Amino acid sequence: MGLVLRVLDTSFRRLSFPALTFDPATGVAQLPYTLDGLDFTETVTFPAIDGEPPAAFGRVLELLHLVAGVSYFKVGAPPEITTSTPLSPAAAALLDAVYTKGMAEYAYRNDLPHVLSLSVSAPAAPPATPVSVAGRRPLSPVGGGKDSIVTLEALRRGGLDPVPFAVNPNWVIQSVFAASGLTPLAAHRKIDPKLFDLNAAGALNGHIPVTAINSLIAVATAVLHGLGPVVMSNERSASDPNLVWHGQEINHQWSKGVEAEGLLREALAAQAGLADAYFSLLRPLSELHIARLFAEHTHYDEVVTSCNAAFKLRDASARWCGHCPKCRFVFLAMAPFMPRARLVAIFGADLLADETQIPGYKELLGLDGHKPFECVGEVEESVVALSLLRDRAEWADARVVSELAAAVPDTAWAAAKTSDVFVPGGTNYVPPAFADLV
Ligand SMILES: CC(=O)N[C@H]1[C@@H](OP(=O)(O)OP(=O)(O)OC[C@H]2O[C@@H](n3ccc(=O)[nH]c3=O)[C@H](O)[C@@H]2O)O[C@H](CO)[C@@H](O)[C@@H]1O[C@H](C)C(=O)N[C@@H](C)C(=O)N[C@@H](CCC(=O)O)C(=O)O
Ligand SMILES: Nc1ncnc2c1ncn2[C@@H]1O[C@H](COP(=O)(O)OP(=O)(O)OP(=O)(O)O)[C@@H](O)[C@H]1O
Repeated sequence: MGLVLRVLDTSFRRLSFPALTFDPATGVAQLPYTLDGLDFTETVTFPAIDGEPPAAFGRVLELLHLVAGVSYFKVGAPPEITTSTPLSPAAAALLDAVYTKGMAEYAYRNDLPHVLSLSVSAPAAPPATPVSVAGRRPLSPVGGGKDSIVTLEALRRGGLDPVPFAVNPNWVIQSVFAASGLTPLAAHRKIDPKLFDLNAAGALNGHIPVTAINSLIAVATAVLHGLGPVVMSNERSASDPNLVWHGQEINHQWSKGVEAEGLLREALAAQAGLADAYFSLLRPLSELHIARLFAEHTHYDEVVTSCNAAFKLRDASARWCGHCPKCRFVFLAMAPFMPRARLVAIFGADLLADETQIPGYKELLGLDGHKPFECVGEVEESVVALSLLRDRAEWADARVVSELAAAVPDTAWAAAKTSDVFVPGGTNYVPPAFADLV
């Protein structure tokens, strides 16, 4: 209780990073943090190897240590973040962005505008000479949802022999691994339990850029195991903000976006000498386009789960919770591309027959509020999906479809007609050898 009272009563000044340790025999990395006098340690266990890790592994681990500090930073939002790890300019740029743009939703929800202009202070290091990892087997992170299944299957179809990977795979991810028939790798991440006690007692809390953390754990694992690029499944719309606050974009999915991808690639090249070691195969595609590609793969129907509630550390839902923005969006996005009975079997419920879902769908269609703080596609994608459904006989009795169709204005239907949601586009870092896979 003493610790909790201290946290709630204190204005914190500084987050710092005592030296990390790594034991190659066990694969265990200990990542320590100090928030003024308050100490935390996060533990990441990598799939072990025989022998010593390559030098680049240590460099990636240093980046992971600094990035994963966001979970402890958010207890106090100190104005100073200081490390003695020398950073190349590209790594420093990544860190600044992670603690500002990656923490922007947290800043907005807790009304902490100073977070938007923080900077990480570190000694300077010269950039390393990058070496390509091209030609090695790709490591493909699996999140349990439709997107990473599409990537895994595209890599397999292209003859690239992917290795599926996850951090803390829960039973959903393990079932996807099993359905793929491929042999996976996994890493385990343990947040310092003190953090949960502080959260329970009312310490400052909020969203963190978790994809940046999972990505660095994936890259470190790939380096450790002599594998090739980490191939992510982050879509085009992940880059679009939810709202603007104090003149800055607030994006729930910032570390899934293309800016974070570019910064991470640059940091890996300059800090660890890893060129083209990380990219998202699905970056040029909309969520709707990915849903259409997913519909081709029926053998994941009993396991695929995109609902975030299934991934909570405590009290996770079994599969789709059926009442969050992500469930609503994915149901609508898949509906045009598969028979209704198949969709209802995947979700265990018919969301478009349930009138209580109408207010939530109105948000997704831009008829109410702002884009929800969730991993959902753009308003235009929802309107296009609805436009594909509204005249289908199979959905004629679905009250949600007819009510929403009546509420959407003519201007939105007109825009949907000329929409480019099925045309790949936007900035992406997909290397030429992978460009034709999706
Ligand atoms: C599963 C989920 O959506 N969790 C978000 C939720 O947290 P909640 O308390 O309901 O459950 P837990 O995830 O179990 O977290 C318990 C506490 O631990 C903190 N924490 C967790 C992971 C971590 O790396 N560091 C942490 O400090 C967490 O803050 C809780 O206090 O609400 C939280 C507050 O908004 C979110 O931060 C939780 O989000 C997780 C970190 C998470 O994994 N979320 C992904 C499903 C997610 O949101 N992905 C985004 C991409 C975001 C990105 O930029 O990478 C997406 O797919 O759109
Ligand atoms: N536990 C995890 N370990 C490693 N990578 C993960 C994990 N969870 C998600 N990812 C990766 O992070 C990225 C974003 O995750 P996201 O949840 O959007 O993808 P998904 O589960 O494949 O699909 P969906 O959007 O349908 O949920 C993807 O590349 C995914 O593979």
